[in-house]
Amino acid sequence: MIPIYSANEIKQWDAFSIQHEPIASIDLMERASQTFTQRFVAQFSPEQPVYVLAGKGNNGGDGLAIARMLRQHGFDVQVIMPSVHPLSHDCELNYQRWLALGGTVLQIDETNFQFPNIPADAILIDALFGTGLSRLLTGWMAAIVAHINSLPNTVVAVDVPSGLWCDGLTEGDAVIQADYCFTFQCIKLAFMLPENAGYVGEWEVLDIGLHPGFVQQQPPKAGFVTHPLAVLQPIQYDRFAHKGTRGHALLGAGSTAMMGAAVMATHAALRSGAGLVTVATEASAWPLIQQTNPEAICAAKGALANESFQLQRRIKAIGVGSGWVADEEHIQLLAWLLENSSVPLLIDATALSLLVDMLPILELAALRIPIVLTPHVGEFDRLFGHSNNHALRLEKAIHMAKHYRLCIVLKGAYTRIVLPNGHVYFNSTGNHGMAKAGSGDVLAGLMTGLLAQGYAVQDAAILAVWLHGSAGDAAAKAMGTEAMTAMDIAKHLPQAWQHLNYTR
Ligand SMILES: NC(=O)C1=CN([C@@H]2O[C@H](COP(=O)(O)OP(=O)(O)OC[C@H]3O[C@@H](n4cnc5c(N)ncnc54)[C@H](OP(=O)(O)O)[C@@H]3O)[C@@H](O)[C@H]2O)[C@@H](O)CC1
Ligand SMILES: Nc1ncnc2c1ncn2[C@@H]1O[C@H](COP(=O)(O)OP(=O)(O)O)[C@@H](O)[C@H]1O
Ligand SMILES: [K+]
Repeated sequence: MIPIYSANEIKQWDAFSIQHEPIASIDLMERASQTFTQRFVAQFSPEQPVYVLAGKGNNGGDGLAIARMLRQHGFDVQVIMPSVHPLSHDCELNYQRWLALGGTVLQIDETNFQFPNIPADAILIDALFGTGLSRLLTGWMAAIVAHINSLPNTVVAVDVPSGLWCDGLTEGDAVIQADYCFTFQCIKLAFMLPENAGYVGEWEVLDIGLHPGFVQQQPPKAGFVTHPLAVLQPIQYDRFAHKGTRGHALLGAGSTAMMGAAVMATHAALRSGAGLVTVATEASAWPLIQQTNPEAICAAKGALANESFQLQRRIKAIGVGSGWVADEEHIQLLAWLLENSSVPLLIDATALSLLVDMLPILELAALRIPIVLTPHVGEFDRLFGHSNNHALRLEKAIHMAKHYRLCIVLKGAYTRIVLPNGHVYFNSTGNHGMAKAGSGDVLAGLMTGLLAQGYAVQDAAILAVWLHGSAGDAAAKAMGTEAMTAMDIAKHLPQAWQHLNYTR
C-alpha cells in the first residue's frame, strides 16, 4: 500500500527522515532529484531540449539539482526562474551548484513580465511550487502558469503540478496542466480526485527513501492499494475443506427486466471461492439462472426474509439489490434483513435507493451486524444528499461511514473504500472499459462471496474491489476496453486470482 499523507504530514516525514536516518536536508534533496532524474532519462531522450522552471522553495531546489544532473546526462538544459527572493536554503545551494557548473538562468521579472521563447519540441520540467503551496497562485505567478498551459510542450511536474493544492481541490485554474507527474514517496489526495485529472496527467510515485519508521509511528489515514495482500491475509483452506466450510452466500438479485444482474452477480459469487451460492429470485427466472450458472442454487425471494431457511442452509452472508425494482416487496425484504439478519449484509444498487427511507433502521442494524454499502456516485448522492464535488463527497462518505459504523464502497475510478473508523483505501486496479452496465453487479456478487467465507467486511471490500478491477484489466487486455462487457469481468476473475497469488 502506498500511503496518502497531507502536505503537512509529508513535511513531518521529511523532518523525521532528516533526524532518524540521519541525513542532511540538502542530501535528501539530492537523492530525490537523482531519483527523478533516473526516471526522466528512462523516458526522454537527450535529443529534446529541456527547460526547467524553478521556483524559490525546495521544489525549485529540486528543479535546479535536476537541471544539473540532466546536463551531466548530456541533455541540453535551460533554467527559467521568476526573480523572487530569498531562495530557500537548499534552493540557494543548488542555485550556486548550477552556476558553478556553468549553467545560466533566464530570469522572469514581475514588472516586465515576458516568458522566454521555448522551442515546441522542448520538454518543460515544472519545479515552480511543490507541497509548500500556502495560498492560491495569483498575479504574475498565475500568469506564468497560464502561459505554460497555453504552450504545446510536454510538461513533467516535479512532485506535484505547480499551483495544485495537494490535500484536495484547488479553487480557480492557476495550476500547471502536467502531462506527467513524478511524485515523491507518497500519493497526494489531489491525485485521486477526478477534477484534478487534467492537472496531474500520468502520475507515478518515486521512492526517495524517506525513513519507514514514520509510517509505523504515524500510520496514514488513507492509502492506495497496489496489492491487497499487503493489507490483509487471504483465507487459507486446508485439504479437508468442503463446500460447507467454504461459506454459503445468499444473493437477492434480479427482476423480470433485469435478470442479467442476478446472472452476473451469481457468476462472480461462484468465482469468489465460496462453497455454495444461492440466488433468491423470481421462480420464472430459475431456468435462466441454472442454464447460465449450473453451480448455483435457486430459491424463492422469500428466502431473504426467512430465518429458518437461512439458519438451516447455514447462510454466512447476504447481498441484495442488484437488478431489483423499487417496489413494496423489496422494501419489505430489505427492512426484514435490516431488522433481523444475523449475518453480514451487502447493500447494492436499487436496495441503496430503498435505504433512503430506512436510515434509522440501518443505524440500528449496523450496531448488530457488519454492513457494506456499494454505491456509485449517483447512488451515494441519492442516499446521503448531493455534493458539489468529489472532495466534498469523500468527506461526506467518511462522515457517514463513521456515523453509521458502515463500510462504504464508493465506486468509480480509484474506488474508495471508506471504513467505519474513517480511514480510506483507494483501489489501484480497473479501467474505463468497466464503466458499463452490470459491472457493479459483478462486484456485489464477488464481495458477498468473500463475506460468506468469513472475510471481515473491510478485507472483503478491499479484496473484492481489487480483484474486480484486476479482472477488468485482464478482460481489457484480452478483448479491449470497448468490446469487453460486465460479464467478461466476471469471466476473468480466474486471472485476477492468479495475479493476486503470483505477485504475492
Ligand atoms: N517531501 C520530502 O521529503 C522532500 C521534498 N522535497 C521538495 O520540497 C518541496 C516542498 O518544498 P517547500 O516546502 O520549500 O515548498 P515549495 O512548494 O517549493 O515552495 C514554497 C515557497 O513558495 C512560496 N509560496 C507558497 N505559495 C505561494 C503562492 N501562492 N504564491 C507565491 N509564493 C508562494 C512560499 O512562500 P511563503 O508561503 O512563505 O510566502 C515558499 O517560499 C516538495 O514539493 C519537493 O519538491 C525534496 O527536495 C526533498 C524531499
Ligand atoms: N473509469 C473507471 N476505472 C476503473 N473502474 C471503473 C471505472 N468506471 C467504472 N468502474 C468500475 O465499474 C463498476 C461500475 O459499477 P456500477 O456503476 O454500479 O455499474 P452497474 O450499476 O451498471 O452495475 C464499479 O465497480 C466501478 O468502480
Ligand atoms: K512542481
